Amino acid sequence: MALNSNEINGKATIGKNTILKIEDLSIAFGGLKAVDSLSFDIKEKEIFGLIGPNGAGKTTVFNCITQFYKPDRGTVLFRDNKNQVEDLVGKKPHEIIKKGLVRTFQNVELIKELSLVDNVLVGSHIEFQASLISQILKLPKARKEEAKYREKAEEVLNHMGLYHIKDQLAAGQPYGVLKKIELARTLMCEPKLIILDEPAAGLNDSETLALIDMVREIKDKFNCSILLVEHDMRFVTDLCDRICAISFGKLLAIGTPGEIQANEEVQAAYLGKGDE
Ligand SMILES: Nc1ncnc2c1ncn2[C@@H]1O[C@H](COP(=O)(O)OP(=O)(O)OP(=O)(O)O)[C@@H](O)[C@H]1O
Repeated sequence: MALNSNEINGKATIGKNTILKIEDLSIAFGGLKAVDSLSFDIKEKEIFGLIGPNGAGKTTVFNCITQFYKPDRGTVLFRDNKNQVEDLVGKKPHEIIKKGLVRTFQNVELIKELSLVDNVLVGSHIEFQASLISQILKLPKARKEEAKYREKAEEVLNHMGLYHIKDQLAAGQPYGVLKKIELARTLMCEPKLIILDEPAAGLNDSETLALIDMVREIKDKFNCSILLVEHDMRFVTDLCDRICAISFGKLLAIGTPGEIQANEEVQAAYLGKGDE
C-alpha cells in the first residue's frame, strides 16, 4: 500500500525528512541470526555509514533492504522518488530500483567489451519504455529514447570527469575508473537513496580522497541520500554524517563519527580495544 501520510497501518511512522526507516529487521540462516532486530533511519541528503567487524551482517542488511533477501521480520519503509512511503518488504528488486533505491556491489560488475558510456547506459535499461522488440529493431521510439538516455549518460560522465574517455572500452581501464562507472550507473535511475558496498575497497589514498569529494558532490547535485558500508574508517568518519555500528547482527550504537569513535562498546567490538 502506498501512503502519503507518515503512518502505515497506524503503527510504523516515518518522519517528513526521513528517506528510509528500517524497523526490527531480522533474518537468520539456519540457526545463525545474521541480522537481529535492527532499527535505524536515514534522513534526506544524509550520508549514513554502516560499520561492523567481518561477518557482522552489513551486506545482509543491504540485501534485506533491496529485497535480494526477504527478511524474516521487520519493515523497510522508503520514501520514493514520487514522495510515496511504502514498505519494501516483498517487492521485487527491479521495482525497488524504479522507486529510486539503487546500489553498487563489492566487486565491480562491468561489461568489458562495451565502451564506458555504454556501460553507464546499461544502468538506465530499467527506465526504458520502448518494447524490447522496438529496441532490437531500433524503431524510431526506441532510437529517440536511447538518444535521450545517452545524453544523460554523457552528462553523468562529464560530471565525473570521464567524458573525454567515454568511448574507450571498459577493458583495461584503471580500477578507480571502473568504480566511478559503477557509481555513474546508479545515477541513471533518479536515485533517492544510493547504497554503496565498500566503495573505497581497492582504491589508493588519492583515489579514496577523490571519491569522498565525489560522493558529497553526487549527494548535492542529485539531491539524494547515501548509505554505505566501508572498512576504511578514515573514509567513513570523513564522509558520513552519522554512523550505525553493528556486531553479530545487532545494533551497538548510532551517532556522529565522533560519538561512534568514542563509544566503548564499538571500540570493543569493532576496533578491538575493549580488553586493553
Ligand atoms: N546466503 C547466506 N547463507 C548463509 N549464511 C549467510 C548468507 N549470507 C550471509 N551469511 C552469514 O551471515 C553473517 C553475516 O554476513 P554478512 O556478509 O552480512 O557480513 P558482513 O558484515 O557484510 O561481512 P564482511 O565485512 O566480511 O563483508 C555471516 O556469518 C555470513 O556467513
